[in-house]
Amino acid sequence: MIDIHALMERAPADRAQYRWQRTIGDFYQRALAGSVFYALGCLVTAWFGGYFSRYPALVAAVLLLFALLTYLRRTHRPPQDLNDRLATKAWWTRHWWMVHGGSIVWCGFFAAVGVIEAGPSLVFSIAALCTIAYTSAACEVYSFDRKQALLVVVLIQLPAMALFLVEVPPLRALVIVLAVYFVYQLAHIRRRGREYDAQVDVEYALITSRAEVQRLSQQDALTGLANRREYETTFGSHWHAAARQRTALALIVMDLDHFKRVNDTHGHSAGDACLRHVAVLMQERFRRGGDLVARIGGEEFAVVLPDTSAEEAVAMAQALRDDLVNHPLPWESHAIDMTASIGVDAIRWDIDTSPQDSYRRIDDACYAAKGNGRNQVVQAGPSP
Ligand SMILES: Nc1nc2c(ncn2[C@@H]2O[C@H](COP(=O)(O)OP(=O)(O)OP(=O)(O)O)[C@@H](O)[C@H]2O)c(=O)[nH]1
Repeated sequence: MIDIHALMERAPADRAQYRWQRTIGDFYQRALAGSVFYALGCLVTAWFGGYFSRYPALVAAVLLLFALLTYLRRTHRPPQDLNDRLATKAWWTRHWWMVHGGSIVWCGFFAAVGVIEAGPSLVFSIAALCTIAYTSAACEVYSFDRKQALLVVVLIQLPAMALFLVEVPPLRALVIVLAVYFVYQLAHIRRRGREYDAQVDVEYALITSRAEVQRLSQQDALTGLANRREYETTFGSHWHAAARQRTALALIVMDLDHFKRVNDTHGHSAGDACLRHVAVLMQERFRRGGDLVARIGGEEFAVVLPDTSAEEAVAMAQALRDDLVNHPLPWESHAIDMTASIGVDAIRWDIDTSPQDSYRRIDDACYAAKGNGRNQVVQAGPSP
Protein backbone atom coordinates (compact mmCIF):
# COMPACT_ATOMS: atom_id res chain seq x y z
CA MET A 1 0.00 0.00 0.00
CA ILE A 2 1.31 3.46 -0.86
CA ASP A 3 1.59 5.67 2.18
CA ILE A 4 1.08 9.33 1.27
CA HIS A 5 3.22 10.46 4.20
CA ALA A 6 6.04 8.16 3.14
CA LEU A 7 5.67 9.47 -0.39
CA MET A 8 5.98 13.04 0.88
CA GLU A 9 9.05 12.04 2.89
CA ARG A 10 10.77 10.64 -0.17
CA ALA A 11 9.95 13.80 -2.12
CA PRO A 12 10.04 12.75 -5.81
CA ALA A 13 12.17 14.79 -8.16
CA ASP A 14 9.46 17.05 -9.58
CA ARG A 15 5.81 17.88 -9.28
CA ALA A 16 4.75 15.72 -12.23
CA GLN A 17 6.52 12.73 -10.74
CA TYR A 18 4.96 13.41 -7.34
CA ARG A 19 1.49 13.66 -8.87
CA TRP A 20 2.01 10.46 -10.82
CA GLN A 21 3.10 8.48 -7.76
CA ARG A 22 0.38 9.96 -5.57
CA THR A 23 -2.23 9.16 -8.21
CA ILE A 24 -1.12 5.54 -8.43
CA GLY A 25 -1.60 5.18 -4.68
CA ASP A 26 -4.99 6.90 -4.78
CA PHE A 27 -6.12 4.84 -7.76
CA TYR A 28 -5.27 1.54 -6.10
CA GLN A 29 -6.98 2.44 -2.84
CA ARG A 30 -10.04 4.10 -4.33
CA ALA A 31 -10.70 1.25 -6.76
CA LEU A 32 -10.63 -1.41 -4.04
CA ALA A 33 -14.27 -1.24 -2.99
CA GLY A 34 -15.98 -0.54 -6.32
CA SER A 35 -16.84 -4.10 -7.31
CA VAL A 36 -18.16 -4.86 -3.83
CA PHE A 37 -20.74 -2.07 -4.19
CA TYR A 38 -21.70 -3.32 -7.65
CA ALA A 39 -22.23 -6.78 -6.17
CA LEU A 40 -24.38 -5.32 -3.37
CA GLY A 41 -26.51 -3.42 -5.89
CA CYS A 42 -26.95 -6.61 -7.87
CA LEU A 43 -27.95 -8.57 -4.73
CA VAL A 44 -30.55 -6.02 -3.62
CA THR A 45 -32.06 -5.73 -7.10
CA ALA A 46 -32.12 -9.49 -7.53
CA TRP A 47 -33.64 -9.97 -4.08
CA PHE A 48 -36.56 -7.58 -4.65
CA GLY A 49 -37.06 -8.80 -8.20
CA GLY A 50 -37.07 -12.47 -7.23
CA TYR A 51 -34.26 -12.96 -9.76
CA PHE A 52 -32.57 -15.66 -7.67
CA SER A 53 -35.28 -18.09 -8.70
CA ARG A 54 -36.31 -16.47 -12.00
CA TYR A 55 -32.86 -15.72 -13.46
CA PRO A 56 -30.34 -17.68 -11.36
CA ALA A 57 -27.81 -17.91 -14.19
CA LEU A 58 -27.83 -14.13 -14.75
CA VAL A 59 -27.41 -13.33 -11.04
CA ALA A 60 -24.72 -15.99 -10.56
CA ALA A 61 -22.75 -14.82 -13.61
CA VAL A 62 -22.88 -11.15 -12.56
CA LEU A 63 -21.92 -11.89 -8.93
CA LEU A 64 -19.12 -14.18 -10.07
CA LEU A 65 -17.69 -11.49 -12.33
CA PHE A 66 -17.81 -8.90 -9.54
CA ALA A 67 -16.14 -11.34 -7.14
CA LEU A 68 -13.42 -11.94 -9.71
CA LEU A 69 -12.92 -8.21 -10.30
CA THR A 70 -12.77 -7.54 -6.55
CA TYR A 71 -10.07 -10.20 -6.23
CA LEU A 72 -8.12 -8.83 -9.20
CA ARG A 73 -8.27 -5.20 -8.03
CA ARG A 74 -7.05 -6.20 -4.59
CA THR A 75 -4.18 -8.40 -5.72
CA HIS A 76 -3.07 -6.17 -8.60
CA ARG A 77 -0.80 -4.01 -6.47
CA PRO A 78 1.23 -1.08 -7.80
CA PRO A 79 4.88 -1.85 -8.64
CA GLN A 80 7.35 -1.62 -5.75
CA ASP A 81 9.49 0.88 -7.61
CA LEU A 82 7.24 3.84 -8.34
CA ASN A 83 10.07 5.50 -10.27
CA ASP A 84 9.90 2.74 -12.88
CA ARG A 85 7.93 4.62 -15.49
CA LEU A 86 7.32 1.63 -17.77
CA ALA A 87 6.14 -0.68 -15.00
CA THR A 88 3.83 1.93 -13.48
CA LYS A 89 2.36 2.80 -16.89
CA ALA A 90 1.65 -0.86 -17.61
CA TRP A 91 0.10 -1.28 -14.17
CA TRP A 92 -2.03 1.83 -14.71
CA THR A 93 -3.43 0.55 -18.00
CA ARG A 94 -4.21 -2.90 -16.62
CA HIS A 95 -5.90 -1.44 -13.55
CA TRP A 96 -8.14 0.77 -15.64
CA TRP A 97 -9.23 -2.30 -17.57
CA MET A 98 -10.30 -3.87 -14.29
CA VAL A 99 -12.29 -0.77 -13.37
CA HIS A 100 -13.88 -0.53 -16.80
CA GLY A 101 -14.65 -4.25 -16.63
CA GLY A 102 -16.78 -3.57 -13.52
CA SER A 103 -18.59 -0.69 -15.26
CA ILE A 104 -19.37 -2.85 -18.28
CA VAL A 105 -20.69 -5.74 -16.16
CA TRP A 106 -22.94 -3.38 -14.19
CA CYS A 107 -24.19 -1.73 -17.35
CA GLY A 108 -25.06 -5.17 -18.75
CA PHE A 109 -26.96 -6.05 -15.58
CA PHE A 110 -28.75 -2.68 -15.56
CA ALA A 111 -29.77 -3.20 -19.19
CA ALA A 112 -31.04 -6.68 -18.38
CA VAL A 113 -33.15 -5.33 -15.49
CA GLY A 114 -34.65 -2.66 -17.77
CA VAL A 115 -35.53 -5.21 -20.42
CA ILE A 116 -36.92 -7.68 -17.86
CA GLU A 117 -38.96 -5.07 -16.02
CA ALA A 118 -39.96 -3.33 -19.26
CA GLY A 119 -40.98 -0.20 -17.33
CA PRO A 120 -40.33 1.92 -14.24
CA SER A 121 -41.02 -0.73 -11.57
CA LEU A 122 -39.69 -0.68 -7.98
CA VAL A 123 -37.00 -3.17 -8.98
CA PHE A 124 -35.95 -1.04 -11.93
CA SER A 125 -35.88 2.03 -9.66
CA ILE A 126 -33.48 0.22 -7.34
CA ALA A 127 -31.15 -0.56 -10.25
CA ALA A 128 -31.46 3.01 -11.58
CA LEU A 129 -30.66 4.50 -8.17
CA CYS A 130 -27.66 2.21 -7.88
CA THR A 131 -26.52 3.39 -11.29
CA ILE A 132 -26.79 7.03 -10.26
CA ALA A 133 -24.88 6.28 -7.05
CA TYR A 134 -22.08 4.48 -8.94
CA THR A 135 -21.65 7.22 -11.53
CA SER A 136 -21.62 9.88 -8.79
CA ALA A 137 -19.01 7.93 -6.86
CA ALA A 138 -16.90 7.51 -10.01
CA CYS A 139 -16.92 11.30 -10.62
CA GLU A 140 -15.67 11.75 -7.10
CA VAL A 141 -13.03 9.04 -6.72
CA TYR A 142 -11.53 8.93 -10.22
CA SER A 143 -11.32 12.69 -10.77
CA PHE A 144 -7.50 12.51 -10.80
CA ASP A 145 -7.87 11.26 -14.39
CA ARG A 146 -10.75 13.15 -15.97
CA LYS A 147 -10.87 11.19 -19.22
CA GLN A 148 -10.93 7.83 -17.49
CA ALA A 149 -13.48 9.06 -14.95
CA LEU A 150 -15.68 10.15 -17.83
CA LEU A 151 -15.26 6.77 -19.48
CA VAL A 152 -16.34 5.02 -16.28
CA VAL A 153 -19.48 7.17 -16.07
CA VAL A 154 -20.23 6.50 -19.74
CA LEU A 155 -19.67 2.76 -19.53
CA ILE A 156 -21.82 2.35 -16.41
CA GLN A 157 -24.94 3.79 -18.01
CA LEU A 158 -24.79 4.99 -21.60
CA PRO A 159 -25.11 1.66 -23.47
CA ALA A 160 -28.07 0.71 -21.25
CA MET A 161 -29.67 4.13 -21.79
CA ALA A 162 -29.31 3.77 -25.57
CA LEU A 163 -30.95 0.35 -25.36
CA PHE A 164 -33.87 1.68 -23.29
CA LEU A 165 -34.33 4.56 -25.68
CA VAL A 166 -34.75 2.20 -28.60
CA GLU A 167 -36.23 -0.95 -27.08
CA VAL A 168 -38.06 0.05 -23.88
CA PRO A 169 -40.24 3.14 -24.57
CA PRO A 170 -41.69 3.37 -20.99
CA LEU A 171 -38.15 4.05 -19.75
CA ARG A 172 -37.50 7.02 -22.07
CA ALA A 173 -38.40 9.56 -19.38
CA LEU A 174 -35.76 8.07 -17.11
CA VAL A 175 -33.23 8.16 -19.94
CA ILE A 176 -33.85 11.90 -20.31
CA VAL A 177 -33.36 12.42 -16.54
CA LEU A 178 -30.12 10.42 -16.60
CA ALA A 179 -28.93 12.39 -19.63
CA VAL A 180 -29.50 15.69 -17.79
CA TYR A 181 -27.70 14.33 -14.75
CA PHE A 182 -24.87 13.19 -17.04
CA VAL A 183 -24.25 16.80 -18.09
CA TYR A 184 -23.97 17.79 -14.42
CA GLN A 185 -21.56 14.91 -13.89
CA LEU A 186 -19.28 16.19 -16.64
CA ALA A 187 -18.96 19.49 -14.79
CA HIS A 188 -18.49 17.64 -11.51
CA ILE A 189 -15.59 15.59 -12.89
CA ARG A 190 -13.88 18.77 -14.13
CA ARG A 191 -14.32 20.58 -10.84
CA ARG A 192 -13.12 17.64 -8.73
CA GLY A 193 -10.20 17.17 -11.11
CA ARG A 194 -9.13 20.77 -10.60
CA GLU A 195 -9.48 20.38 -6.84
CA TYR A 196 -7.33 17.26 -6.94
CA ASP A 197 -4.63 19.14 -8.84
CA ALA A 198 -4.81 22.05 -6.41
CA GLN A 199 -4.36 19.63 -3.52
CA VAL A 200 -1.34 18.07 -5.21
CA ASP A 201 0.10 21.58 -5.72
CA VAL A 202 -0.28 22.41 -2.04
CA GLU A 203 1.31 19.12 -1.00
CA TYR A 204 4.19 19.56 -3.41
CA ALA A 205 4.81 23.13 -2.24
CA LEU A 206 4.90 21.75 1.29
CA ILE A 207 7.41 19.08 0.25
CA THR A 208 9.73 21.53 -1.45
CA SER A 209 9.58 24.09 1.34
CA ARG A 210 10.25 21.37 3.89
CA ALA A 211 13.25 20.21 1.86
CA GLU A 212 14.44 23.82 1.69
CA VAL A 213 14.06 24.28 5.44
CA GLN A 214 16.01 21.08 6.00
CA ARG A 215 18.75 22.23 3.63
CA LEU A 216 18.99 25.57 5.38
CA SER A 217 19.14 23.94 8.79
CA GLN A 218 22.13 21.88 7.67
CA GLN A 219 24.01 24.47 5.68
CA ASP A 220 26.19 27.42 6.55
CA ALA A 221 24.64 30.42 4.83
CA LEU A 222 27.89 32.22 4.01
CA THR A 223 29.93 29.39 2.49
CA GLY A 224 27.35 26.75 1.56
CA LEU A 225 29.34 24.18 3.55
CA ALA A 226 27.71 21.99 6.18
CA ASN A 227 27.12 23.93 9.39
CA ARG A 228 28.14 22.96 12.90
CA ARG A 229 24.89 21.14 13.58
CA GLU A 230 25.25 19.00 10.46
CA TYR A 231 28.90 18.36 11.31
CA GLU A 232 27.97 17.14 14.80
CA THR A 233 25.23 14.86 13.48
CA THR A 234 27.38 13.43 10.71
CA PHE A 235 30.55 13.06 12.73
CA GLY A 236 28.55 11.46 15.56
CA SER A 237 26.93 8.87 13.33
CA HIS A 238 30.21 8.10 11.48
CA TRP A 239 31.98 7.84 14.82
CA HIS A 240 29.52 5.31 16.26
CA ALA A 241 29.37 3.26 13.04
CA ALA A 242 33.17 3.17 12.82
CA ALA A 243 33.43 2.31 16.53
CA ARG A 244 31.11 -0.68 16.04
CA GLN A 245 33.03 -1.99 13.03
CA ARG A 246 36.45 -0.77 14.18
CA THR A 247 37.04 0.94 10.85
CA ALA A 248 39.21 4.00 10.26
CA LEU A 249 37.79 7.49 10.65
CA ALA A 250 39.76 10.73 10.67
CA LEU A 251 38.98 14.32 11.56
CA ILE A 252 40.66 17.57 10.55
CA VAL A 253 40.03 20.76 12.55
CA MET A 254 41.32 23.95 10.95
CA ASP A 255 41.39 27.52 12.26
CA LEU A 256 42.43 30.43 10.04
CA ASP A 257 45.37 32.45 11.35
CA HIS A 258 45.05 36.10 12.32
CA PHE A 259 41.73 36.33 10.64
CA LYS A 260 40.82 39.35 12.70
CA ARG A 261 43.58 41.22 10.83
CA VAL A 262 41.92 40.44 7.49
CA ASN A 263 38.71 42.04 8.69
CA ASP A 264 40.53 44.95 10.29
CA THR A 265 42.74 45.61 7.26
CA HIS A 266 40.45 44.90 4.32
CA GLY A 267 36.98 45.12 5.80
CA HIS A 268 34.33 42.61 6.74
CA SER A 269 33.28 41.84 3.17
CA ALA A 270 36.86 40.88 2.35
CA GLY A 271 36.74 38.60 5.41
CA ASP A 272 33.55 37.03 4.10
CA ALA A 273 35.12 36.56 0.68
CA CYS A 274 38.10 34.85 2.31
CA LEU A 275 35.81 32.42 4.12
CA ARG A 276 34.03 31.60 0.87
CA HIS A 277 37.38 31.20 -0.89
CA VAL A 278 38.60 28.79 1.78
CA ALA A 279 35.36 26.83 1.46
CA VAL A 280 35.89 26.43 -2.29
CA LEU A 281 39.50 25.30 -1.80
CA MET A 282 38.39 22.76 0.79
CA GLN A 283 35.61 21.42 -1.42
CA GLU A 284 38.07 21.01 -4.25
CA ARG A 285 40.50 19.19 -2.00
CA PHE A 286 37.95 16.84 -0.36
CA ARG A 287 35.84 15.55 -3.22
CA ARG A 288 35.47 11.92 -2.18
CA GLY A 289 31.85 10.89 -1.55
CA GLY A 290 31.33 10.51 2.19
CA ASP A 291 33.79 13.26 3.18
CA LEU A 292 32.09 16.12 4.97
CA VAL A 293 33.49 19.65 4.93
CA ALA A 294 31.92 21.95 7.50
CA ARG A 295 32.26 25.45 8.85
CA ILE A 296 31.91 24.90 12.58
CA GLY A 297 32.69 28.41 13.85
CA GLY A 298 33.55 31.91 12.62
CA GLU A 299 36.91 30.99 11.03
CA GLU A 300 36.98 27.37 12.12
CA PHE A 301 36.43 24.46 9.77
CA ALA A 302 36.29 20.68 10.10
CA VAL A 303 36.58 17.79 7.69
CA VAL A 304 35.20 14.34 8.51
CA LEU A 305 37.04 11.64 6.59
CA PRO A 306 35.54 8.13 6.78
CA ASP A 307 37.79 5.14 6.01
CA THR A 308 40.89 7.28 6.36
CA SER A 309 43.99 6.42 8.39
CA ALA A 310 45.94 8.93 10.50
CA GLU A 311 48.80 8.99 7.94
CA GLU A 312 46.43 9.68 5.04
CA ALA A 313 44.62 12.38 7.00
CA VAL A 314 47.89 14.09 7.95
CA ALA A 315 48.92 14.10 4.27
CA MET A 316 45.56 15.59 3.29
CA ALA A 317 45.82 18.23 6.00
CA GLN A 318 49.31 19.18 4.73
CA ALA A 319 47.92 19.46 1.22
CA LEU A 320 45.13 21.68 2.50
CA ARG A 321 47.59 23.92 4.30
CA ASP A 322 49.57 24.19 1.04
CA ASP A 323 46.39 24.99 -0.90
CA LEU A 324 45.75 27.99 1.34
CA VAL A 325 49.31 29.25 1.09
CA ASN A 326 49.39 28.81 -2.69
CA HIS A 327 46.00 30.36 -3.39
CA PRO A 328 45.71 33.80 -1.83
CA LEU A 329 42.41 35.53 -2.45
CA PRO A 330 42.56 38.12 -5.26
CA TRP A 331 40.98 41.19 -3.69
CA GLU A 332 40.70 44.54 -5.42
CA SER A 333 44.21 45.38 -6.70
CA HIS A 334 46.11 42.93 -4.49
CA ALA A 335 45.91 39.47 -2.95
CA ILE A 336 45.02 38.48 0.60
CA ASP A 337 47.35 35.82 1.98
CA MET A 338 45.90 33.26 4.28
CA THR A 339 47.31 30.54 6.46
CA ALA A 340 45.73 28.12 8.86
CA SER A 341 46.58 26.05 11.90
CA ILE A 342 45.41 22.51 11.59
CA GLY A 343 44.89 19.65 14.02
CA VAL A 344 44.35 16.17 12.64
CA ASP A 345 44.19 12.54 13.64
CA ALA A 346 42.35 9.31 13.11
CA ILE A 347 40.02 8.28 15.89
CA ARG A 348 41.95 6.35 18.52
CA TRP A 349 39.67 3.58 19.68
CA ASP A 350 42.01 2.88 22.62
CA ILE A 351 41.59 6.37 24.11
CA ASP A 352 38.58 8.14 22.57
CA THR A 353 35.34 7.22 24.28
CA SER A 354 33.01 9.59 22.41
CA PRO A 355 32.90 11.87 19.36
CA GLN A 356 33.36 14.81 21.72
CA ASP A 357 36.56 13.20 23.08
CA SER A 358 37.95 12.84 19.58
CA TYR A 359 37.03 16.40 18.66
CA ARG A 360 38.60 17.80 21.84
CA ARG A 361 41.87 15.97 21.17
CA ILE A 362 42.10 17.16 17.60
CA ASP A 363 40.96 20.70 18.46
CA ASP A 364 43.72 20.79 21.08
CA ALA A 365 46.16 19.84 18.33
CA CYS A 366 44.85 22.74 16.25
CA TYR A 367 45.57 25.12 19.13
CA ALA A 368 48.96 23.49 19.60
CA ALA A 369 49.62 24.40 15.96
CA LYS A 370 48.69 28.00 16.78
CA GLY A 371 50.99 27.94 19.81
CA ASN A 372 53.86 26.56 17.72
CA GLY A 373 53.75 29.55 15.37
CA ARG A 374 50.69 28.88 13.16
CA ASN A 375 50.55 27.83 9.47
CA GLN A 376 51.23 24.19 10.29
CA VAL A 377 49.68 20.79 10.82
CA VAL A 378 49.87 18.99 14.15
CA GLN A 379 48.81 15.40 14.60
CA ALA A 380 46.91 14.97 17.84
CA GLY A 381 48.28 12.82 20.59
CA PRO A 382 46.45 11.49 23.65
CA SER A 383 44.77 14.15 25.77
CA PRO A 384 46.99 15.39 28.58
N1 LIG B 1 34.22 38.55 7.85
C1 LIG B 1 33.86 37.66 8.77
N2 LIG B 1 34.60 37.56 9.89
C2 LIG B 1 34.24 36.66 10.79
C3 LIG B 1 33.15 35.82 10.63
N3 LIG B 1 33.04 35.02 11.72
C4 LIG B 1 34.07 35.36 12.54
N4 LIG B 1 34.79 36.36 11.99
C5 LIG B 1 35.94 37.04 12.53
O1 LIG B 1 37.01 36.16 12.77
C6 LIG B 1 37.88 36.79 13.71
C7 LIG B 1 38.41 35.75 14.65
O2 LIG B 1 39.30 36.40 15.47
P1 LIG B 1 40.15 35.66 16.56
O3 LIG B 1 39.28 34.66 17.29
O4 LIG B 1 40.79 36.70 17.39
O5 LIG B 1 41.18 34.80 15.79
P2 LIG B 1 42.26 35.21 14.74
O6 LIG B 1 42.30 36.67 14.49
O7 LIG B 1 42.04 34.34 13.55
O8 LIG B 1 43.58 34.83 15.46
P3 LIG B 1 44.14 33.35 15.68
O9 LIG B 1 43.03 32.41 15.59
O10 LIG B 1 44.77 33.43 17.05
O11 LIG B 1 45.15 33.16 14.63
C8 LIG B 1 37.04 37.86 14.40
O12 LIG B 1 37.52 39.13 14.00
C9 LIG B 1 35.65 37.65 13.88
O13 LIG B 1 34.94 38.87 13.74
C10 LIG B 1 32.37 35.96 9.44
O14 LIG B 1 31.37 35.27 9.19
N5 LIG B 1 32.78 36.88 8.54
